[in-house]
Amino acid sequence: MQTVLVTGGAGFIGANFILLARQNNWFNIINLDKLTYASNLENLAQLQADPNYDFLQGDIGNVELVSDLLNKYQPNAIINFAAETHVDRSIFSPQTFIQTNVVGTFNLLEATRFYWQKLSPQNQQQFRFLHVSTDEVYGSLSTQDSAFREDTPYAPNSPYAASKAASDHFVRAYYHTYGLPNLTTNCSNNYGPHQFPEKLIPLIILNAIDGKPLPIYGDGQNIRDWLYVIDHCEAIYLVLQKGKIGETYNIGGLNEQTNLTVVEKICTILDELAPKSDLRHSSLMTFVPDRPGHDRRYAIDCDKIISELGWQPKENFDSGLLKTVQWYLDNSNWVNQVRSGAYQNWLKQNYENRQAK
Ligand SMILES: Cc1cn([C@H]2C[C@H](O)[C@@H](COP(=O)(O)OP(=O)(O)O[C@H]3O[C@H](C)C(=O)[C@H](O)[C@H]3O)O2)c(=O)[nH]c1=O
Repeated sequence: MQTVLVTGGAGFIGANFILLARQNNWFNIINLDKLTYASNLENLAQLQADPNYDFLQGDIGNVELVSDLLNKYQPNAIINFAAETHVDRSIFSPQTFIQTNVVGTFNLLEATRFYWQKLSPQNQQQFRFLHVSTDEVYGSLSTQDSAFREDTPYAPNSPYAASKAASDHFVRAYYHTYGLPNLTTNCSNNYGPHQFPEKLIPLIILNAIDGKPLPIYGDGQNIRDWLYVIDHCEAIYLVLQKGKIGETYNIGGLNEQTNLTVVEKICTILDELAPKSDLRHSSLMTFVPDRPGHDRRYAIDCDKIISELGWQPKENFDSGLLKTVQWYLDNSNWVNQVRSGAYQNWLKQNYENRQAK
């Protein structure tokens, strides 16, 4: 079985990918994660006894650490999920985004290049570096514009989007300059279990459960294309297996919704699953000042991945949202841990155990 180094595997998309990969026995996995505020090893607690999974705490920006790890585990592929991802945070504190997304990806590419150049010609040919990126690199659309294609020019608007765009360019340059066998995926907005409650969907679900205001930026008419995280993970697997080296694949949910509609749908689900005697959840909706430079609409043209690789998003938005709301209702321990210092203690105990193993 092949070995894959997954970076950022304790975060939302990375953890869902690792769980799916181990469930299906796709490959052995080494998970390298810095364990920032948004990662959570609890996401992967069920893999603690799995002999084909290992976790290491560390930064993709640490070339020495990554080089040692690559030499030790000799992976056949790397999937780079590690990133700072929250647009609002990037507006207030862009430095971390430059450090992790730009410098971190660059250092990871350097360590990978040194490792790859020493492989046998056959292993060099089979090796893959898959970089997970975002549709935000393409900028913002109006309602009349056609969806982003792989050849849409980059026009990032937020510091987050600019940092991901820079990382995509480095990945591209490493293929063209050194021949490193790279693939890049640009996805739309993900949703599903284990998402850190700073992003729209989990934030709205948890605020609504707690009876807190549901903040809607601006007029609530911004449009996002919502992709169920498991559909995204299946697409990544397919791109890794069958994607053409040096190319980019857009991955979207084919499911455009205004933010207002998303929030209303969550409220309707919660009125059914967790009714409040004194109010309907929609009465908590609160319009707040807009995000600076707020992109109006993202939409993805998925023709390339559909026609070349035969992928399709399977999850219907209403059923995916229902499953997601149910997951947050069923996992109050996870929610409390994420919100409190208890998670930090859990992390310390479990990480010490992992080191001793
Ligand atoms: C947190 C929050 C958000 N919003 C609005 C702002 C956006 O129009 C939409 C979704 O916001 P969110 O921050 O969840 O996601 P985006 O800014 O679209 O970016 C996300 O999708 C791309 C693909 C990534 O690559 C990002 O990593 C990911 O964070 O809801 C609100 O109206 N209220 C809120 O409280």
